Amino acid sequence: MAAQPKKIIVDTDPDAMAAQPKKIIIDTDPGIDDAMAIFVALRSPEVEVIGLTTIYGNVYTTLATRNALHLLEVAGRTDIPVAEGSHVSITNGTKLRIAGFVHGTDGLGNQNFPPPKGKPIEQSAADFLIEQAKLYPGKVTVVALGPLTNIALAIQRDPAFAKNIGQIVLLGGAFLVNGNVNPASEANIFGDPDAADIVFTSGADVVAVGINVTHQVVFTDADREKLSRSDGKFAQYLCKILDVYFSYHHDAYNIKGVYLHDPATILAAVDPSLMTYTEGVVRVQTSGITKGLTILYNKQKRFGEVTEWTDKPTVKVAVTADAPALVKLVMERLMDS
Ligand SMILES: O=c1[nH]cnc2c1ncn2[C@@H]1O[C@H](CO)[C@@H](O)[C@H]1O
Repeated sequence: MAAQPKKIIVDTDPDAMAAQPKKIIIDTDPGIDDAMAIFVALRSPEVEVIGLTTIYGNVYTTLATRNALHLLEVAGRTDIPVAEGSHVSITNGTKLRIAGFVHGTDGLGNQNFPPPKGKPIEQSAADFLIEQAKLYPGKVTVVALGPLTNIALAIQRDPAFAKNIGQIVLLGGAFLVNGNVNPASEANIFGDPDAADIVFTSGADVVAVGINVTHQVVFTDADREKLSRSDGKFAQYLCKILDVYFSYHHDAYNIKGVYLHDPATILAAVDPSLMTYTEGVVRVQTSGITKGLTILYNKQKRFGEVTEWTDKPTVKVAVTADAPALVKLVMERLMDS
């Protein structure tokens, strides 16, 4: 009998697959620390940025889109699509809290850069997220750096989204510490608490990086000085826009440095081992004086009664960060640009 031709085996070796960069979509409200985070992501070979989606928060959504397009033009990466996100909260709220006092009224340190040449794609942010998650099931990570409206819309619009999306790494919450909007609430969760509660209870693989962790990751005056000595294009650009962010931190927190909220969150997606995590159910207070409060149930007590946390899916919440390693990575990747 003639020998059978050998079957071709498709390479499914997990190591070989792991070598593929992780596809990420950055949901962003640029924002000075957003700009840093986007540049760090573009310099991280471990990830491939397949799109930016925009949201209000540090600026209104229209300006977030303009800034996202501008930052991609600065980076020479106009191949990356930008999808515009929601202009209102998930409950159609139009009274938004915009943090122009942290980032400048243009969101980028009051530099008044010329308008970008590019345009956002026709698709909305939520539809783009749904499509990409469907196209690469389990393979796309969303890194959410602003209020969670777009992600919650994707969850509501497509019942398969929570399952299709690989992971949602979000900057949000103040776990067992004071917030930065008021003692109860962190800015991104406060921006759309109803959306945040939808995301936390969606059953998706969620990693929350709160300000209890990002407040440990400080970029100092000395770091900025070092960055300014690099002639890398990202380093030079950032040194122009960082002034406003530094003076806000000096006035509000009396520190000589700035918190690297967004870059630390991007790096948690790039290399999860830079942080440690606990797991539990997170619910969000959506009204009253503690609106935006994030409460993690650590499952240490089995409550007799049914609570609002009972039978809800768990998420991961960052508890510690290797701050020196995070700052070093941010610095290396921005200097080498
Ligand atoms: O005091 C503040 N009020 C509002 N937003 C802030 C403040 N500090 C930082 N951020 C912005 O909100 C996110 C972290 O909560 C970060 O994106 C940061 O740029």
